[in-house]
Amino acid sequence: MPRTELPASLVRLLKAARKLAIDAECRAAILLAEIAYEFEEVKKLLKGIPLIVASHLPEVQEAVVEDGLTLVPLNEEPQTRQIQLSQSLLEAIADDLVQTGDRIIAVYAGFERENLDTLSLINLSEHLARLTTRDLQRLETQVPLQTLRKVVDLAVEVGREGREGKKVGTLFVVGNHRKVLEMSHEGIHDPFRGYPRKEKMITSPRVRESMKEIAQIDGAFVISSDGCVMGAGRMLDAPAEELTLSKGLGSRHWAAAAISKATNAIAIAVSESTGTVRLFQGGVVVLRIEPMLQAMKWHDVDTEPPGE
Ligand SMILES: Nc1ncnc2c1ncn2[C@@H]1O[C@H](COP(=O)(O)OP(=O)(O)OP(=O)(O)O)[C@@H](O)[C@H]1O
Repeated sequence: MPRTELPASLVRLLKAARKLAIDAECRAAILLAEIAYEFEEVKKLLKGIPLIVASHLPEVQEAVVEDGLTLVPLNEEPQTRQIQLSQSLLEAIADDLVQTGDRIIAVYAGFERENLDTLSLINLSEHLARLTTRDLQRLETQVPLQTLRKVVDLAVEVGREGREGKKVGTLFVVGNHRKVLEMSHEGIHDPFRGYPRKEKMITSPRVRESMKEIAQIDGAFVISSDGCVMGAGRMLDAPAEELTLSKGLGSRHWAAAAISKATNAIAIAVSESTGTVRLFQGGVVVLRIEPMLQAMKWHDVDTEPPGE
């Protein structure tokens, strides 16, 4: 496959990137590429710094794989470079290539459309907390953002706080609730059964408090798209076929992956052992949120950097 030689300006930028990465003890470098460069040259220039290349273009993706480098494939052409960078970082986290808490450098075309001219030093813990709203928007689900946000907030709280000093893991399945109920059975007696709809909305602080209490019990919460708790303590029966999950994830996470594959629902699993929250869609992890010491803050981004 034909490659584009690195322009002199990019060689300079990569040399500076390597120095900065060493100085700031970065875990990796992420390159957002829209051109099939001589990636082996890039690797040489960044010697010692693990390199991840992200791209939405098939010919660039092919070149990266051909050169034996780590690829983060992006789904589609993003609206702005900022969103593309956010997506790349979240995908890299979801693929376990980097972790929140890591520092990384990113090289991308910040000023011109294709010229790799910009270098950023990014601290992933801060970044992730700021990214989440946008990342939820990216999921393109039928579940409204407000509902998803409320459930993610609750999941993060359960993962961070546990209950009465004990760690707690749990599972929320949001959207497509009729099908989810069909593909599950009652584990424990459902404490929400019999209550009127308006007393089961997750917008209510009282309901969320009860959910935290019930989260200690086995099984999953089933939540409708508009945020009503349709079931609790449900055991999910979706088949765990043709799924691949990271090693170390147990039955709760398999059940989450399976139900998100069998239905259009988003499954949100809180790990009991680590407090990590994972969002599953279509059978795969689409977002991972590590427990953070400070409360997670939602940032709605009103302003965009200059478009392309
Ligand atoms: N099919 C299922 N439907 C609903 N909940 C399930 C299902 N399978 C397992 N669980 C829940 O997961 C718990 C067991 O979790 P296990 O340790 O096997 O999973 P895990 O993925 O390693 O999660 P963790 O990180 O929380 O330990 C059970 O107690 C139960 O509450």
